[in-house]
Amino acid sequence: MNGIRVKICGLTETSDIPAALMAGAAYLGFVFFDRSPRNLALEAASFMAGSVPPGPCKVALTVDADDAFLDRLLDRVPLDMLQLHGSETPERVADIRARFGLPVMKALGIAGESDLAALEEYGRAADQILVDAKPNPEAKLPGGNGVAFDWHLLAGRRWSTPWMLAGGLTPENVGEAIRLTGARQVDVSSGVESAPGLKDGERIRAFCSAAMEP
Ligand SMILES: O=C(O)c1ccccc1N[C@@H]1O[C@H](COP(=O)(O)O)[C@@H](O)[C@H]1O
Repeated sequence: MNGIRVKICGLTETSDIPAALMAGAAYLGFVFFDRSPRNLALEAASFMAGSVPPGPCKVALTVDADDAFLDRLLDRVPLDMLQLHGSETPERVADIRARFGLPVMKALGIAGESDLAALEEYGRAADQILVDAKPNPEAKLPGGNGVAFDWHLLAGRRWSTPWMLAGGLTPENVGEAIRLTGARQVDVSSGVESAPGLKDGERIRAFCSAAMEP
């Protein structure tokens, strides 16, 4: 074991939870975004998150959610962290963190060198940064598209805020992604699916072992 922490995002079936936990995932991600094939209703999410034993971090992924939605979400679903995957400003990130009392992970899209400055800026407002690929302008979703960015952009860089690597990771490429970027945490959604929104237990297991026992 190398201490790498894995997040499996976009769980949609109750059976995904034991599959992710038995594979060793440290974070379980639940998506609340209408356009996503992984979107969960609050009732289903409440049941699924309620079935998670103490230990793993239960993360809610939202996209430019307003306070009323976050109030309803946190009233009904037992959660440990909010992942903000829209165009939230640093001020909005700080406001959500203060208002809702949960750690916040802000997702940032990277396509080139010039996108890296935002990591410093948002690192002052968020508890963690999720470093993801910038979506193509035609993409229907702001994330979860199975697209990677050039990992060399992160080589040799250090940030004081904890961060997690995401975007197009798979059981086949996660070892190389960790080697090139120095990531200590990785996040995957579509790379461990058999179809959009359907997690594959065998690919979850393969991903976790490729990340944690290279
Ligand atoms: O997974 C989704 O449906 C999703 C929807 C809206 C925003 C983000 C979404 N997923 C996140 O995107 C990254 C990368 O996903 P992938 O592994 O490339 O499929 C990951 O952080 C997911 O949490």
